[in-house]
Amino acid sequence: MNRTMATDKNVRLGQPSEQTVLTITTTEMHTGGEPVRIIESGFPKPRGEIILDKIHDLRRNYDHLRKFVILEPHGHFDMYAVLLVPPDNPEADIGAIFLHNEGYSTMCGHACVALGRYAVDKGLIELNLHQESTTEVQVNIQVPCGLVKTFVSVQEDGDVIRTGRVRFESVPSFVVCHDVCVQVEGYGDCQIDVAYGGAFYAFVSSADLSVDLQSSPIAEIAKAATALKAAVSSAVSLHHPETPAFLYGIMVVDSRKAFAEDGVYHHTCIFADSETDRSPCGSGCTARAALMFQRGQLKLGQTCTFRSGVTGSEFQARVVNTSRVDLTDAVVVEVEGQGYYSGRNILTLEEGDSLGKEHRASLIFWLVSIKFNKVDNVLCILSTIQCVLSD
Ligand SMILES: O=C(O)[C@H]1NCC[C@@H]1O
Repeated sequence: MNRTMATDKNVRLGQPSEQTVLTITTTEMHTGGEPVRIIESGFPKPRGEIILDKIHDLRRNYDHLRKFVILEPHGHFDMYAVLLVPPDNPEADIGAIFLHNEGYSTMCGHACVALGRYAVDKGLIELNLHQESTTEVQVNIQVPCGLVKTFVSVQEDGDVIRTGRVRFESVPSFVVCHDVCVQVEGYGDCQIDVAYGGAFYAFVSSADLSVDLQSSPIAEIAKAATALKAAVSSAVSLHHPETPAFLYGIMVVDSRKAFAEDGVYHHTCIFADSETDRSPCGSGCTARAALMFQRGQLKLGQTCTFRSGVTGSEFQARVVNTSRVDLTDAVVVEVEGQGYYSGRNILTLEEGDSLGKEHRASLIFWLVSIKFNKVDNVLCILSTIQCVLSD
């Protein structure tokens, strides 16, 4: 219908917003190439006294909104998002819940790097920049695994405060086990280490999975890591006194650079449901620093660099203190990186758009993936169909 017809018939052109039944606005950032979709409006406030209760409420009542924000057509399989919540820890400035393609994680370093900047830029914390020497602002973020202290570089540029790099001090991290042999279907025996850096990670050499971080297609690395994750999850029992204990990710360590002479260590992180981290993975780096410290490969205060096998982006990490988690020796690790703004979004759902609604898109993903992975995703397909039907 053109403008003349609309005028002649005394009707007006429909506005997209009139058909919209759901609107969620976001600020988009990324750290080392890994997305950080910060939800700003349109999402319900999860109920619960503590952050883990809030996650429980989200999982139970609003999981369709996680899928709406993360998966296609509004997001994609490797999307990552943050929902800010009021903290229940009096030391915290803000609280954050992390959303990914499978659910909710306990820790996310790349998101903390972005969030530190965001909190300062958005005025979410009170700034005390009166002393001329102020070059860093501290933002304490309560996340599901505990309190993460971020330190945001700030610079006065005329009357504007410019934020930049962020370092964060994570919760005490520790080694669960090392040099354990697990049998992985299709890949044979793999030697793994498991460590906690706010979330649990298993470390494996790329050679054990017969992949090359530089040349293997990422789908191949993700497939191998996913097979390993299943094997480790049933072989190694995990425990943490305060946070839910589950194997969150696999860190595939570049076997050609395991003992980096230049202080740069390469790895690729596959986490949640075969999701690929574009960044070096802040919590994975934290766990790896704990492992390296225990092995004597990293000294207290010594800085090393972790490089993502996916994008080449880097985080710096150092062990800044020793600590304990229950009776286990632990370390406090600091990780540093830079997050960037990449846009703003108004995500909408139009009336009658059943595909845009949520995870129907993931059903399509699995139907496509069956083509490549033969039938090993059959269970996932069935569970997705079940989710769709139960809506
Ligand atoms: O940087 C991190 O810690 C995160 N990146 C995606 C997976 C982890 O949560």
